[in-house]
Amino acid sequence: MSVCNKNERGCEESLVLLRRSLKSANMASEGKNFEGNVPHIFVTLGASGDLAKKKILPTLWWLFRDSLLPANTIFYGYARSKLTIEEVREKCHQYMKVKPDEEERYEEFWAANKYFAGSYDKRQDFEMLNQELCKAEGPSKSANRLFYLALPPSVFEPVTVHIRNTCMGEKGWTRVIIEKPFGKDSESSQRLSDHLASLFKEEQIYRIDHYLGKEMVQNLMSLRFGNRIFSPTWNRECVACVQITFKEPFGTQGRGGYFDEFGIIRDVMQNHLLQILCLTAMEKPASLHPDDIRNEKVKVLRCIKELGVDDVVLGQYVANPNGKDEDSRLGYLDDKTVPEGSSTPTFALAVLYINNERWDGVPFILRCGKALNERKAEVRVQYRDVPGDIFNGQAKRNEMVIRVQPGEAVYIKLMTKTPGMNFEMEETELDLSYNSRYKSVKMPDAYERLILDVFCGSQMHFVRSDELSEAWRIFTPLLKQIETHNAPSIPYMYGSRGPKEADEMVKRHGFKYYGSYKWVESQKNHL
Ligand SMILES: NC(=O)C1=CN([C@@H]2O[C@H](COP(=O)(O)OP(=O)(O)OC[C@H]3O[C@@H](n4cnc5c(N)ncnc54)[C@H](OP(=O)(O)O)[C@@H]3O)[C@@H](O)[C@H]2O)C=CC1
Ligand SMILES: O=C1O[C@H](COP(=O)(O)O)[C@@H](O)[C@H](O)[C@H]1O
Repeated sequence: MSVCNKNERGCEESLVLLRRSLKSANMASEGKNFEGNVPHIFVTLGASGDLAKKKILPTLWWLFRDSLLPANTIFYGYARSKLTIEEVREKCHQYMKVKPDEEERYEEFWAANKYFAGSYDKRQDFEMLNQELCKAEGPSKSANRLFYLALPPSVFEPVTVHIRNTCMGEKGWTRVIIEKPFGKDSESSQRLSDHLASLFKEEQIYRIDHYLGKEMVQNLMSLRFGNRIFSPTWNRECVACVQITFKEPFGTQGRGGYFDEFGIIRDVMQNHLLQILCLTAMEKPASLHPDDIRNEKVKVLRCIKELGVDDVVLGQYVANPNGKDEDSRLGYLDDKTVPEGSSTPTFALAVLYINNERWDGVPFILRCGKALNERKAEVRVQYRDVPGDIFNGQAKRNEMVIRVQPGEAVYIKLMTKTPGMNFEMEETELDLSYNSRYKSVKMPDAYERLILDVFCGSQMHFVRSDELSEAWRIFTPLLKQIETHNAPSIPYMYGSRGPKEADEMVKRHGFKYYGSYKWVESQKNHL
């Protein structure tokens, strides 16, 4: 995110543009009004927890600071711990990124915050919360209510029942935001979906996949459907393979207990990477209406067969004895919160095929891992070899890379004549790097966009229940095989690119890596 000094004119302008575009995008897509003058109450359930302090409260502050929320919004925190609002403030302060000239606004934000302690399983506590909310909204009873479940899945069920029975807005609407994990497999996910469907309408449920709030993930539709040049080649005739990658350069960092229950497939692949696959592969929707988009995503998923162990390479990181820091000198199994001898994968590569007219035979390779050599998330579309070669095999394949992070960029790797007197060829790129092209634009965080979308009533970037059920259909048999047979994970060194078997698998499925492409050093300085 670019640093924004509010006194800089360029930055102020970009904020105004951001405000306008976020609001108009939401209005245009569903024809709903941004209800700027209606009172809103945002309740964070689990306000004492990690997600709330690191993500949700900071996001609410940034939206409030930038005047992106309805003017009359009140924030409630709810959790079991008996805290004062000052204590909540203290806990999250280090994540709020308050600049010196924002102090006054920051005080206004906290003046609009309240905290209420209560259990997750007692109706009576929610009734008392409701009394508080009613008091805050006054006699008009017209406030819209948003409930964010920043909670462990074990309490989703009682909490949603109590919200439904005691805390629904009287005249205004009520929306519920939930975070993954949305179950652990088809069965548990279906149970949760049925439970939620028995309480709320689908348009009241906002399932967050924060990757759908990232700039370049949202850009996939604009790039594909707002340009003439890509669509004629976006198919099996021209594309050799598509790789969607997520890499993190750190391990579980003491979160191993949580991670071990899920593993990298549930943590990243079944949700973030599969959502990106859908946006990369889907047909053009009839309109920008969220249901038209989600209908197309579901169609893609329905064309993908269930995965089995032969379609994947699994890995688990081990200590790097020469690692620079303490974290890298610890393997996954050295994390004290990880059960002894666990074979849970921290790296996975899966090859999926979409059995439809556009993509038949084209491998979609999903790769994700922790404790790898770099932080990176990208979509890499590799084109086929040029037919009828007249350059004696010099031409390397084109690639279109949509880099989600770090440093948003779209670049196309292509061949050009080496400038000068000779007639050689070389690899180069057409490069749209955001940090040089859009210098003064303030890029909102994924959560900022998504939470604002909930205020606006736009479900375009949220996961619908049928998408979720298709996603679990694809991965559940694989997860069951891994768990029943305790499928081994190949050890890979902390800080490496993952197991070499993954590269071999990618090669077998037709991806060509040349190792000859050079990114010009001076351009790197823009990163
Ligand atoms: N606008 C910008 O900022 C631009 C930046 N660049 C930078 O230039 C650098 C090189 O570009 P890039 O597109 O990665 O091109 P490369 O040709 O270097 O890499 C292409 C792909 O091959 C993978 N790869 C690397 N080593 C191997 C291997 N031994 N076997 C199989 N696959 C391998 C890479 O990453 P992986 O390790 O994930 O498998 C990547 O998926 C990158 O750092 C990129 O960010 C380039 C163009 C524009
Ligand atoms: O959902 C998750 O995502 C994060 C990575 O998110 P990013 O926005 O920082 O790329 C990952 O670390 C975490 O394990 C996973 O649960």
